Amino acid sequence: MTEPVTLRERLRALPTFPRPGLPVLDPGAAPATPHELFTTWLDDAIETGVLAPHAVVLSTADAAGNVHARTVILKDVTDEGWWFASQSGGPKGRDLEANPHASMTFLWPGRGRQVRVTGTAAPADPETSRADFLARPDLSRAAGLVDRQSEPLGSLAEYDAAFAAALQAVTADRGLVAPGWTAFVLAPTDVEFWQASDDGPHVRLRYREADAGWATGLLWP
Ligand SMILES: Cc1cc2nc3c(=O)[nH]c(=O)nc-3n(C[C@H](O)[C@H](O)[C@H](O)COP(=O)(O)O)c2cc1C
Repeated sequence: MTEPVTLRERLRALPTFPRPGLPVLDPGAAPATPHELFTTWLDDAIETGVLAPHAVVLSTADAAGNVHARTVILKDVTDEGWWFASQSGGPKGRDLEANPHASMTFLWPGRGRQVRVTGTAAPADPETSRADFLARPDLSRAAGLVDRQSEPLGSLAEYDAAFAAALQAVTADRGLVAPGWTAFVLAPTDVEFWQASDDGPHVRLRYREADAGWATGLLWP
């Protein structure tokens, strides 16, 4: 057999999911809320060793409609929504201030699964943000205190100096909180669960916010 040579051929030859052995999404057995199904899938991803199952692509858009996406860490899922934390003064914070519409995309390829959470994101109250910051390890608190995220950086040495000063500050004062550190919660209006199958079509189940709870429906794959 000839080896694929062009990039196009190599990409075409790559597997996407570990088939067979994928789990099955049974729409008839779906729980009443997307929160419950998400938690079940997240637990499954953790238990089956998916790397960084809590890493999620967060998409935002500015007031002009320019879209920006980046990975963040999922901090929690509660009745209020899906939580993450960041500097509020950086690009994503500015986007959300101008336009709260946002979306999270989880990909757990080892399980053939994608989840899309769409809604509006809002900053939590200052006490929640403060608690999130203080729960971070020293190095993460120092990185948070440096701030200036996504601004142009002159040299690595410049960052090293700022980080060293921040580390000294957070270890000297264990109650010190970075002023811009913010916990955000994405309150969903729409959550879609996508499950690849071993041999049939992909199954897509959408939850939409309804007057009383959540309405579910299938989507064409
Ligand atoms: C696996 C992973 C996890 C990350 N987690 C966070 C996070 O929880 N919060 C955060 O602000 N940035 C996180 N980042 C960095 C962001 O992807 C991004 O570079 C940074 O937040 C600046 O984004 P912005 O310029 O769009 O505001 C993470 C990056 C990776 C690769």
